[in-house]
Amino acid sequence: MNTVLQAQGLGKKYGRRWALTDCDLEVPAGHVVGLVGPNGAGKSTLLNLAVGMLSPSAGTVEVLGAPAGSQQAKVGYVAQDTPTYARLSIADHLRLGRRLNPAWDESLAQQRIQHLKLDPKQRAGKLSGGQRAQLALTLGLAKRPDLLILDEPVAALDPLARREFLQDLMEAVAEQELSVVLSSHLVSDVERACDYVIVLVDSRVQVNGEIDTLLATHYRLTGPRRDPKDMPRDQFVVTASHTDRQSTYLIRTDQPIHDPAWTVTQLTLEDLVLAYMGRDVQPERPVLEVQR
Ligand SMILES: Nc1ncnc2c1ncn2[C@@H]1O[C@H](COP(=O)(O)OP(=O)(O)OP(=O)(O)O)[C@@H](O)[C@H]1O
Repeated sequence: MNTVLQAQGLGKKYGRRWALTDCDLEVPAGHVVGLVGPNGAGKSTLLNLAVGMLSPSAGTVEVLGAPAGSQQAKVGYVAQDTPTYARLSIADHLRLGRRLNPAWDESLAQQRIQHLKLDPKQRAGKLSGGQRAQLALTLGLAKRPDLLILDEPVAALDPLARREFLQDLMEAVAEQELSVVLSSHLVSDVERACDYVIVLVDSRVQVNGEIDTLLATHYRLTGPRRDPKDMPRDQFVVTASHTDRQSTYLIRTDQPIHDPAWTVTQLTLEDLVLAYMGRDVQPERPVLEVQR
């Protein structure tokens, strides 16, 4: 299995409004993918399409090489509001998980519940938001899926629990053949746990690819004021800002930068994500992908 998520011309419309448009993606297996973007960008819509909870209004989406929604046993999904059954206890949830999932890993589930110091007899309705999120995440991991899709999994967790959870995820990816796609507002979480990123803004994928590759091909150029039309053709301008005398460009290029007029600096992931998030969306421009 080489591709966990493949979308072609994927779009979703609610009524007359497009929540996702022209989405082309090919996410290779074996990555922890961070899906980032502002509120309302279309992240949950994309994840719901990937698990088959929504059907596309345009285009196609395949997961693990088959139409989305057709391989329930191999795909784990934890929705944004980490749904659990309020009246059922934690032990009941694990029992359900065992019954419903052919590859259920009972010892992993038990270990996590113990480690989290949760009482198996406690009803889910009496758990805190963060504890409920941990329960939902435990169910997702113990299902032993090939692909785990998490919609803002750590939003309700305290910083320590968040760090531990992301650590657990990375270990699970290293130990089993697990791929993960998670949405998050926090670039620091993506930086810590993910090696692949998708930036979604205004219903469009702005950039996606392996983080190392993206960081190696994006630069900040600062120097004497220069008109954008005088920039070399092999430098894709992500953002530009100017004062009377100075220009600052954030560019993407595969070529070395030899121009001595520029001071060239590397970007952090946060710089990169914020640049794409803050950039005017120009639908006529090509969507960028990392060519491998
Ligand atoms: N069921 C729905 N009916 C109508 N519009 C919807 C529905 N669900 C989402 N939308 C709209 O689609 C757009 C994308 O929403 P989506 O929930 O996918 O964004 P998101 O990136 O996950 O946002 P957030 O970070 O706030 O969770 C938004 O404008 C939202 O208002």
